Amino acid sequence: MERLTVELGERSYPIYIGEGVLTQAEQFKSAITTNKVVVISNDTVAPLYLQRVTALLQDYEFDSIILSDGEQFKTLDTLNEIFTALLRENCGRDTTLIALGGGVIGDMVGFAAACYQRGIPFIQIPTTMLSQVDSSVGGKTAVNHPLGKNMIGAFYQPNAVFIDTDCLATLPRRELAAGMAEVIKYGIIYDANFFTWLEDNITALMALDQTALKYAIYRCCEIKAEIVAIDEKEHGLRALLNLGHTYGHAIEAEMGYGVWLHGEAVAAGMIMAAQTSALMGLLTASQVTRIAALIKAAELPLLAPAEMSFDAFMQHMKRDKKVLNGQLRFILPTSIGSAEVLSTVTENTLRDVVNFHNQADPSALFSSN
Ligand SMILES: NC(=O)c1ccc[n+]([C@@H]2O[C@H](COP(=O)([O-])OP(=O)(O)OC[C@H]3O[C@@H](n4cnc5c(N)ncnc54)[C@H](O)[C@@H]3O)[C@@H](O)[C@H]2O)c1
Ligand SMILES: O=C(O)C(=O)C[C@@H](O)[C@H](O)[C@H](O)COP(=O)(O)O
Ligand SMILES: [Zn+2]
Repeated sequence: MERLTVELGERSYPIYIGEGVLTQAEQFKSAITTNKVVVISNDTVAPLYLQRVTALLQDYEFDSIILSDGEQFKTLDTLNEIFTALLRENCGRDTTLIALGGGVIGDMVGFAAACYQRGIPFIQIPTTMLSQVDSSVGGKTAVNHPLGKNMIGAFYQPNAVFIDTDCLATLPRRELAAGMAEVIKYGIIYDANFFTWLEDNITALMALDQTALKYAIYRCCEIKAEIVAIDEKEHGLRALLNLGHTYGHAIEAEMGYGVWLHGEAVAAGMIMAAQTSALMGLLTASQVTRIAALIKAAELPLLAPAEMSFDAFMQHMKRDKKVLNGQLRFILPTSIGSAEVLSTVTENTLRDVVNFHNQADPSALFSSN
């Protein structure tokens, strides 16, 4: 088992990564500071893993809350369901919440922990590829609003993150692919060598090769921990983790939450960001092709929904959380391995990018070489 730390002073916390992490009772004991624990999961993950977690928590007063599965339930209504259940069980501040599931559960449980009685401890047990490489680390918690993704939330860090790579064995292939979008993101924004490693190992990753998976998860968590330690609340560097999300969140909200998976929307969004960069002379056509080829190899969409108009994109993107003084800000790759936050994208450039996707022909993405 590997261990990383998110260095945030007195709020620093460990990330444990490996096979069989969910059998390590000692590490759990050191992360739980209360007598009472409440595991919150959903009706897909609980039948698979709740018993395994319950077995670790024999020494605690224990309860569980099982929510409906799906991005469409990442709402204030579901959050209220959590609060009602906690109140019915007379849970006080001496309660630790444990998020058992993917990013939807993790984001909601984190936000519930941030709000309930003004803040109680919580632990992340991410069970999807996406949540193991991204959402369980860094303390962004939120629910969606019909008018925008993750619009109601808080920065609130967990006490610990337990990543058991064994859980990925039961993950549907579409969800594995969705997680790969965020993995590829780290290569594009931060680490050219990791991007090259991904080009060489994407087949092994998609075949659930444990050595490849453990390395990829470790490297992603390491990068995220480094970025979050420098810029916890996204005043600068952390915004790079939003590559592809300005376009991607627009797709998710426009299509209806859950229709496009978050990772799928981010994949198409990263292509759109790379094309935006290329149109502005920041990225070469062959670099766009490399990005598109890796996204394709990860079985992810290359194109945004063809029916999604420029106006539909703009309506959502003008509410993006990175908007500053009314100006849209995009994360734009400037090479493989680096990116910048730029507010200089013109409306014409955005129109050209959306038009490309409206034509539904990805072949031009591969015609540069
Ligand atoms: N907080 C952050 O920094 C951050 C980062 C990235 C994404 N997110 C958020 O995360 C969410 C997406 O997370 P996700 O991709 O994990 O989706 P998800 O939580 O919806 O999980 C995907 C599906 O897999 C199921 N599942 C989970 N673990 C499983 C397992 N081991 N075996 C079988 N099925 C399993 C889930 O029940 C669900 O049906 C989005 O809401 C996104 O906005 C947050
Ligand atoms: O941790 C971050 O910072 C990220 O931006 C990670 C993203 O992958 C994630 O989807 C995040 O929830 C998006 O944040 P938002 O602030 O754009 O809602
Ligand atoms: Zn994301």
